[in-house]
Amino acid sequence: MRIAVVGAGGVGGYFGARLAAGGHEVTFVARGAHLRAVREHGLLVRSPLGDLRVPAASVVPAIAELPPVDVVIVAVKLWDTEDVAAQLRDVVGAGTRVVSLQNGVRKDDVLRRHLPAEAVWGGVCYISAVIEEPGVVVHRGELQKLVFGPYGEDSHLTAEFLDACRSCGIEADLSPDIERVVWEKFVFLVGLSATTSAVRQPIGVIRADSRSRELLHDVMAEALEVGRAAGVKLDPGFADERLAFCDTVPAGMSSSMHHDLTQGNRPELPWLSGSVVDLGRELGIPTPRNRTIADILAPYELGRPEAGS
Ligand SMILES: NC(=O)C1=CN([C@@H]2O[C@H](COP(=O)(O)OP(=O)(O)OC[C@H]3O[C@@H](n4cnc5c(N)ncnc54)[C@H](OP(=O)(O)O)[C@@H]3O)[C@@H](O)[C@H]2O)C=CC1
Ligand SMILES: CC(C)(CO)C(=O)C(=O)O
Repeated sequence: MRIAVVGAGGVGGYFGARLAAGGHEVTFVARGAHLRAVREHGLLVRSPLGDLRVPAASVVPAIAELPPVDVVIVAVKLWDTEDVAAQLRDVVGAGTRVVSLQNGVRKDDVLRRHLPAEAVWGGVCYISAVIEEPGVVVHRGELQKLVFGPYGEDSHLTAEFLDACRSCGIEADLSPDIERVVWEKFVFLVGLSATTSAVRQPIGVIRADSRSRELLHDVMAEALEVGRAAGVKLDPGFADERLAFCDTVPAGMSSSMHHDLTQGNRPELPWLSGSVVDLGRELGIPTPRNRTIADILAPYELGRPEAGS
């Protein structure tokens, strides 16, 4: 298949490199120091499932320079989505499909503001991967799964993309109810990211303490109620189920938002607990736990704050 990856970071770099290693024509869009390093040495992905190398020629500096493709994977941080969506308008042809593997529940609304609704598939991914240095992505652990699906009518491309992913060793699923899948990930991620970021500890510490454990549950329960109020068919017991799931994951598991905070990077807070608060306000659902998390972390919203500024 012909695939474009916009954002060659942890997520885009990993999944794109795996698809390229499987023989697909993958073109990455990158920028800044990462672009310069990839143009010089190619992209290196270090993974416990086998390292991957992408040739320098596979990267372009702008969306406008992409060749015609079947599928575009959007893997930039959430604050860049609007800009990327607007630029994609000239690149997305009649048959092209766009799938965002970003976190959050409002990303596809942003894409649909600029692109035809039928061009946008829903998607989520489960992985821990970061840019370790320009030109180098590190995949931590062996988890590397993606789930995607059309919001409306299906096309032959969904089966082709599923097959492309699976044949490259990516654990992939095609969902007939992608909105629910996106929300289910959101409920879990909001709990994981809010608590690991506020406590600055991985899940093992959070779940072992009765009060931070209750916080984890309540943060997820608020996100769940907001989703249900928005009309998503989420199981009423889903927060309890996810809390039980949290007991089964490795104690050292954390979130990309916790990682970003500890690195002094900008976190996706406004699109995680922040979105729960905003949507809760719109839908009349109280979200005090998420509001407190969003307020506590507010000084970090643009990255590590300067002391005394
Ligand atoms: N990392 C992870 O383990 C996981 C992340 N996610 C989600 O995936 C999404 C992507 O996260 P992640 O991979 O960590 O992000 P990264 O910051 O690692 O990668 C994003 C890359 O995209 C680049 N970029 C942004 N805008 C453009 C543009 N217009 N043109 C070219 N390049 C661009 C960024 O450059 P610059 O640095 O200059 O901004 C950066 O190199 C997020 O929504 C995140 O929540 C989901 C699951 C796990
Ligand atoms: C759920 C998890 C940890 C893994 O994909 C994630 O999406 C994130 O940290 O952003």
